[in-house]
Amino acid sequence: MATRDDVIRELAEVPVPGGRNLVDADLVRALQVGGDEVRFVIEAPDAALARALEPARAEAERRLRALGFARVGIVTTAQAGPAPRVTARSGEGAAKGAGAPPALKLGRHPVPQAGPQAIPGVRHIVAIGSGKGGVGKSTLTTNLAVALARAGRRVGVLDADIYGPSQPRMLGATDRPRSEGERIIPVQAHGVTMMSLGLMMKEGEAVVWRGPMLMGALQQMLNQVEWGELDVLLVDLPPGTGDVQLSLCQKAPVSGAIIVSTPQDVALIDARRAIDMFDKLGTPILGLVENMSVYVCPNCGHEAHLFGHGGVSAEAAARGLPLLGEIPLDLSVRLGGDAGQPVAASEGPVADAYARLAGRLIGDGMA
Ligand SMILES: Nc1ncnc2c1ncn2[C@@H]1O[C@H](COP(=O)(O)OP(=O)(O)OP(=O)(O)O)[C@@H](O)[C@H]1O
Repeated sequence: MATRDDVIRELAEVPVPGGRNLVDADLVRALQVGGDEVRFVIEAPDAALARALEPARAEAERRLRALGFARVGIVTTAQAGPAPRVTARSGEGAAKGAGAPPALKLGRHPVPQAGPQAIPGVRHIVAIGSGKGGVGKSTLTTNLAVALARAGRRVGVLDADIYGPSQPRMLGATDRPRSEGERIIPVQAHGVTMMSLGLMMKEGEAVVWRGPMLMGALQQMLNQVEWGELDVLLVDLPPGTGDVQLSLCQKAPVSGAIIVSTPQDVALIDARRAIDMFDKLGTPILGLVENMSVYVCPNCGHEAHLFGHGGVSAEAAARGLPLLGEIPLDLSVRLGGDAGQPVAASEGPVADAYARLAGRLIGDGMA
């Protein structure tokens, strides 16, 4: 069976625009070779180059199959826009009694590891993804976690949304994580164990994330945090199909992914991309959730579908995937998120919708 070196030699034969090859141009990331399977990421600096690299991706796939690999997974990613700057925001992690945050060595390259590494004590890892930003993925993660905790499950949230870590605010977590030697002790809020990259940065510190740094930081969040015994760890992913998604699925045994979308066509187009990415990475899709599904006027009870209706359930049906839940558009969701009092911790129809979703996951044996 071909080795990692054989793969690299083969990829060095694949030309890319500009006259170099995939290896010399340093476009190959997260290469994994095992048995009859090879996977890696072609990381393009922007979307235009990502498109221009399609012939190279196809050629690489052809060559690797010819080498004898039955399963070849190659995903091309592009940084969306300029390299994102991540700045710890005031209020998040700038909390009471805050000392220096535990030393997360940002920029540290990932420690090579053979493949997905289980987190001791964590039964399931469920990724919460979306194609498009702003569809309510973080809000869903928070409220689902709280609903699961209310149902008696031991639940953790890993906020890996590096472009806008919002779990500390949404969960109203004001404590900072502590460090004990090499271990990082996460924070607790509403019965949920939570750790966020946002909590690891000093206030005002600007960090330009690059692919290998991200992978290193994520690996530390997964393996260095004292998660304890958890039925499920929900991972709040950044929007899109980038490095974090890929790293997570390659570094951790992800049980499955939940895709959040609004019924709007434009959100659905991006949701399809997210579904395709998880498919390519071999991560099972547990199902879709329609967020901002229906707006019920609090005065007259009239139901309005501001973002359309039924789009997500139609998409789920077309893909043969379950529709796991529908969460209404409700002011209480936003107010609860802004105040750090998740609506799922209260009573009412919206909390019931999150509870149903939690029940569904528990019923499916995922939490
Ligand atoms: N069901 C809902 N009803 C009302 N407001 C909602 C609902 N879901 C989310 N929101 C609000 O929409 C905004 C975006 O939500 P959120 O930050 O969770 O999205 P996101 O997909 O995680 O965004 P990003 O990917 O950019 O971080 C927030 O202000 C949130 O309070």
